[in-house]
Amino acid sequence: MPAPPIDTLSPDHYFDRLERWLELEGDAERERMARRRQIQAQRDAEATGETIVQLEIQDHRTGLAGRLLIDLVKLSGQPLPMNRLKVGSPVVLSDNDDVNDPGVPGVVSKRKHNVIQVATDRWPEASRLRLDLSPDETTRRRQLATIARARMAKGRSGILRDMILNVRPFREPKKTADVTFLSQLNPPQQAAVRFALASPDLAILHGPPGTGKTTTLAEIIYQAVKRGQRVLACAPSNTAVDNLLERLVSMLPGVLRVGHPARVFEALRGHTLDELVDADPSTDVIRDMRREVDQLIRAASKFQPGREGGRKRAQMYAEAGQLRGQIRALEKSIVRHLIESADVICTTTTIDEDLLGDCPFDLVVIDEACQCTESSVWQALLRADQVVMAGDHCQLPPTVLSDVAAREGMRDSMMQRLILKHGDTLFRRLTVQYRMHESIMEFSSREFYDGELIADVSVRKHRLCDLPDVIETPLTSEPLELIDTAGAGFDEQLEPDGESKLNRGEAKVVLHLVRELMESGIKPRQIAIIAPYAAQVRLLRNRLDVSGLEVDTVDGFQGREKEVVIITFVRSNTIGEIGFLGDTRRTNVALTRAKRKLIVIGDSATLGNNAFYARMLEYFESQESYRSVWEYVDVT
Ligand SMILES: Nc1ncnc2c1ncn2[C@@H]1O[C@H](COP(=O)(O)OP(=O)(O)OP(=O)(O)O)[C@@H](O)[C@H]1O
Repeated sequence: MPAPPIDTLSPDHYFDRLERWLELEGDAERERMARRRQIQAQRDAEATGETIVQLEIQDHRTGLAGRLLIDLVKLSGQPLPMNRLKVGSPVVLSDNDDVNDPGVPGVVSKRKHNVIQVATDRWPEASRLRLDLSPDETTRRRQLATIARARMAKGRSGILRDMILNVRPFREPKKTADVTFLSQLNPPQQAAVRFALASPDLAILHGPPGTGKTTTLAEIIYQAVKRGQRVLACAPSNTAVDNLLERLVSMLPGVLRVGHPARVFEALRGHTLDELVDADPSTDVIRDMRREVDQLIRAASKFQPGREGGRKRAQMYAEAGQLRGQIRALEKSIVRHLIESADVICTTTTIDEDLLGDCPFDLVVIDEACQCTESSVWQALLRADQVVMAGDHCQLPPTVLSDVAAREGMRDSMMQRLILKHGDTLFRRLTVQYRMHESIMEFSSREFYDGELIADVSVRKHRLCDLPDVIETPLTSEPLELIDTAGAGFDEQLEPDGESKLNRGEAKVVLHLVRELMESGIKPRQIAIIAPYAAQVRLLRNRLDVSGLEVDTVDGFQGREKEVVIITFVRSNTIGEIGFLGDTRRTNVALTRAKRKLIVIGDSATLGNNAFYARMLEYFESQESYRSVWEYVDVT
């Protein structure tokens, strides 16, 4: 029997469900890691994107709270392979040559072209190391502890919990005084800011692609601070937190970034907790104390074992231990002071409670809330008096590995659930977009946004050939193009030794188009190629060694934009099977990344069996942008 929808459950059963999902997800993550650790060959291990082998330590230093920050590079001196180890990803650092080495746990704290930095509490034993994405036990532990607290919450947290879980109604928005906006906002953005400020409990901001969701959220936070409120601004990924932080620092002084920034911007650096602790005058004392600890440990190691030596050594270690304790206490008080004096704290939704303590906030803002599972937002919610969530439930949902948990609803975010339940009593939609030519926008607008999107005049008619140094050709002057491969024999294939799919025929068309675009004056960095399947991404990356040109899966492009986007849909088979292209939210993300030109390559005979794709094909035809691959004589 299917599990009842989460929205129908009592609070107790709701939290039981979240706990069950966390367990299922933990099992799925552990299983995947175990399978990956068994892959021995370097090429295959690294092809997963979740492992980097043959690493050595290049450098190390001590960071906040005594964490070790270890810089790792390839033994070969080569750049790191393409990988999905992002800043904030939990990892295990282990012996490269021993699959049974449990290794030491850590978190990616920085990454560059050829160096990846890991923050850890322990020194790894081996000298040749491998790095594996690991099950996120810390986050899961924190979420489970939060669920226990949420069940028992009293006062304001208890009231908000009951509203979110349908036990009590949300209150109506209050009347607000007139707002003097800092940013130049369009009318729907202004309405969204007013609505958020007036909603006493929870407000949702629905931001379709390119509609200025981040701009609007930053204004809400600015207005809240101006009214004397303290704000916690969070998002599920470090990159999304940094995007918001980047806006905020140009608007407000008291903004503090806690955690590991994914982007190292000069303007942002002075706002990170690590840097501010480092700059605090009392940190000089800490540095002296650290030196003393090092000296004590070095001196202790010189004593020979034996009665007298052993006693002296133990004494010195004890002294070093005491000093370490003092260092931690001093650091803690500096951190506390910095956190208490900030107006806005920016962090991921996985909140480090050791750093943040139990401090509550007048306003909690959760950006990209549609990429958060239900269980991942409670840490932030329990600190809130008032909540604003922002996101787009018509784009990618959170990543969930467990199929069982996904089937039961773990991939549906709280924001989506609340929108479906409460409709526009709880949300406002932004409708003016600043990215796409109106023909690129229109199909997505009709399918996902009730036809409400409007292209701002600054982008409505913009074309590739309006860019400097780009010549006018049919390819650069029309915004849309669909290349139908039906009947060309471009069959999909399973990647050798893999589970992912590729399509060599479509790849050939992509290469042809890239060449033609570059010959017209488009720069590689202005082009993105999106494939839903990792195998097609790998195939294209191998064939297209052009610096600056990006080839990635849909997930790698959420939140981003390019002047021209080529999508290769890959699926082409006789039974009309489209697999996970059936999740049209993924396709919506792909279709809405292009500013001036969108080119879609697909097999209408396969895609057209699905009603959504049949409408997409029809739309391209109605725009006179439909071409058969037979027109490209040289690629068939
Ligand atoms: N009212 C406005 N007037 C002019 N430009 C605007 C306005 N609002 C947003 N923009 C511009 O639109 C672009 C997208 O804005 P922003 O990054 O805030 O959007 P977003 O909705 O967060 O994007 P995404 O789709 O990636 O989530 C930016 O270049 C921003 O400067």
